[in-house]
Amino acid sequence: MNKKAVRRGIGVQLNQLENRQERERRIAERLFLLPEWMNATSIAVTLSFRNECSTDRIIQQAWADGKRVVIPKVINQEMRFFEHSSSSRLIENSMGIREPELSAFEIPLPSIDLCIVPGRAYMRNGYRLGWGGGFYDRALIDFSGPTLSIAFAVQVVERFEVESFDRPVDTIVTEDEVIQCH
Ligand SMILES: Nc1nc2c(c(=O)[nH]1)N(C=O)[C@@H](CNc1ccc(C(=O)N[C@@H](CCC(=O)O)C(=O)O)cc1)CN2
Ligand SMILES: Nc1ncnc2c1ncn2[C@@H]1O[C@H](COP(=O)(O)OP(=O)(O)OP(=O)(O)O)[C@@H](O)[C@H]1O
Repeated sequence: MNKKAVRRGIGVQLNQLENRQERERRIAERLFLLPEWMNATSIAVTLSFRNECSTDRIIQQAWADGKRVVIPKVINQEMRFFEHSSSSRLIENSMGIREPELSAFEIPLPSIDLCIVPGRAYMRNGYRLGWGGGFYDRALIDFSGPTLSIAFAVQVVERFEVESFDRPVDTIVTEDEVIQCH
């Protein structure tokens, strides 16, 4: 299936999801048991928007555990990461995603212990589809640490086209299972 059709289909399913909060709680609880999470003193994560799986609980737990949290900001078509604390001020960008202020402290992604990668659809081998910006495909080229995605089970699909620049994640955590991709 082509990428656009898969993104559209997943969008419909995410809007119809039942017991969303219960599913998000189960995803977070599975994540917190993983060594990649427990061993990380710093994590990169997005602030969820629209019908994405919420990352709020994950960020709260990271802070409670004393982990450093960094979040992305897209600047001139490039994604850069900035420290995110409970007192950080955020700005909504043109797409409605909350982003750090330019005055926030920048931290290069390669220095972070764990990258939590957003996505719309996944295959069990770790290949993913995002919103189509290619931002994570580019950012992950320089990142050698563990990569992990949180997703609802409906986002794990049988097949979509993979292109040469697509970068798979190592692990996918859903409400039903932890998928080790290779
Ligand atoms: N919460 C969150 N933050 C994130 C990402 C993400 O996937 N989720 N990103 C991950 O890279 C980056 C932002 N990337 C984005 C790229 C495009 C669109 C978007 O809204 N695109 C349009 C058109 C898409 C198309 O037609 O192909 C849309 O969906 O309406 C949103 C985010 C950085 N921050
Ligand atoms: N390493 C790269 N260098 C230059 N352009 C790239 C690279 N990787 C991806 N792109 C560009 O990004 C565009 C979007 O790619 P794709 O549809 O795979 O995005 P996505 O994986 O859905 O988005 P994201 O990674 O932001 O979640 C492609 O048209 C591609 O040309």
